[in-house]
Amino acid sequence: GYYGRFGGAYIPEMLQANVEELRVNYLRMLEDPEFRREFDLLLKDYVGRPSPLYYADRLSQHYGAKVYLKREDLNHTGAHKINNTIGQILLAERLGKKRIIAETGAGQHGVATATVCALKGLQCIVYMGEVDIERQAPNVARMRMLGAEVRPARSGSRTLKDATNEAIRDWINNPEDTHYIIGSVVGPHPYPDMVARFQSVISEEMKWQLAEKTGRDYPDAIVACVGGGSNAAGAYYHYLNDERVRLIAVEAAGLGVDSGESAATSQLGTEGIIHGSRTLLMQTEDGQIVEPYSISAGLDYPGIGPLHAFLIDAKRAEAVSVTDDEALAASLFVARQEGIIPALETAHAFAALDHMSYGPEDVIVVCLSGRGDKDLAAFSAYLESQ
Ligand SMILES: Cc1ncc(COP(=O)(O)O)c(/C=N/[C@H](C(=O)O)[C@@H](O)C(C)C)c1O
Repeated sequence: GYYGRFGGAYIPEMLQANVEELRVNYLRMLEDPEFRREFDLLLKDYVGRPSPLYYADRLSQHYGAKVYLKREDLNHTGAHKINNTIGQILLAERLGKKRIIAETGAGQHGVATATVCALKGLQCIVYMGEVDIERQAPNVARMRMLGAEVRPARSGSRTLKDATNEAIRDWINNPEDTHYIIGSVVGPHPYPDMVARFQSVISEEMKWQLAEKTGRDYPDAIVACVGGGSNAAGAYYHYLNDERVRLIAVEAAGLGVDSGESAATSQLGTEGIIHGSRTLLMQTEDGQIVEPYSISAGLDYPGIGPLHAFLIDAKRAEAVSVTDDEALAASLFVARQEGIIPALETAHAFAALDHMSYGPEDVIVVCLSGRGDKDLAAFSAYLESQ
């Protein structure tokens, strides 16, 4: 469970049994033919995979490269999060768990968790920061409609970090019957590896789609936003060791990396433990977590997955950060160039195209992690300000 010196499982005594049960069983279960059959069938007939790899003609003309969009926004529930929750709900069933808990910030993971719990008839409790409950109200309504109980996290800054702490506290108090579906490639081993494996369907499809459309099964660059890093992990997965492919990790600079209001963890973070994993995190000298900031709830996370800490530290991935304003402008640009309204998180990936250098023959894949329906209030405010 290590990515170089990053990763591992630094967890309280009380959680050892649960995490151990997962660690011992997940690989065998993931490779079980019956598991794979059900996983593949649900991704096809329920999620609607394969997600299209769309050649964005007007964006390509604008940027002077061949820009392809991997349409995770077209999945059922509107984002990549469902790839992971389908996998984890099948695991939870096989582990005999009846009660599911999750944390959410943007609400996409919460909706994806509530969705698979309804699909399988399991109890669902989603912890969400009170701040995020306000700014992602449409997703709260969707979770409730799907039968989930949304529990506001009132501790600390009342955002994602606090929701995650409350979910961990719940798991410690309900070890026997509960599975915790973590929404990104974060947390104690085996979560980062398990979530990356479930999300790897993204680059598995990219390989044959690129071969069909461009004559080669690899791109010159893959651009993905990174909160915890699960959509990026999935888009990178089958190219991690292929040095012909540049891996661009786009973080949220918020009001600016040096503004004190940022979530650019790979630039502002230092090595430490967060949510059971050794990685980079925004912390004070005495190890207190610094409150991050981003206009996008999905990137408003003070840590980063250990895989990404490793890739950036090893210079295999290039970290780029993009401000709120650049992300808002990119949302508008993509909507009016291609008729696709991206999630604010995804908009950061698009904005990074302005920070990159590439040639006219370069094939660039942007992982379009989610649709922007949940962000229409932020977009309306932005349009008013124009
Ligand atoms: C549309 C969309 N795109 C990207 C992200 C960032 O999550 P990663 O792909 O795991 O870096 C997110 C993250 N959303 C999570 C959520 O919906 O709860 C996030 O807020 C937390 C799980 C961290 C997202 O919704």
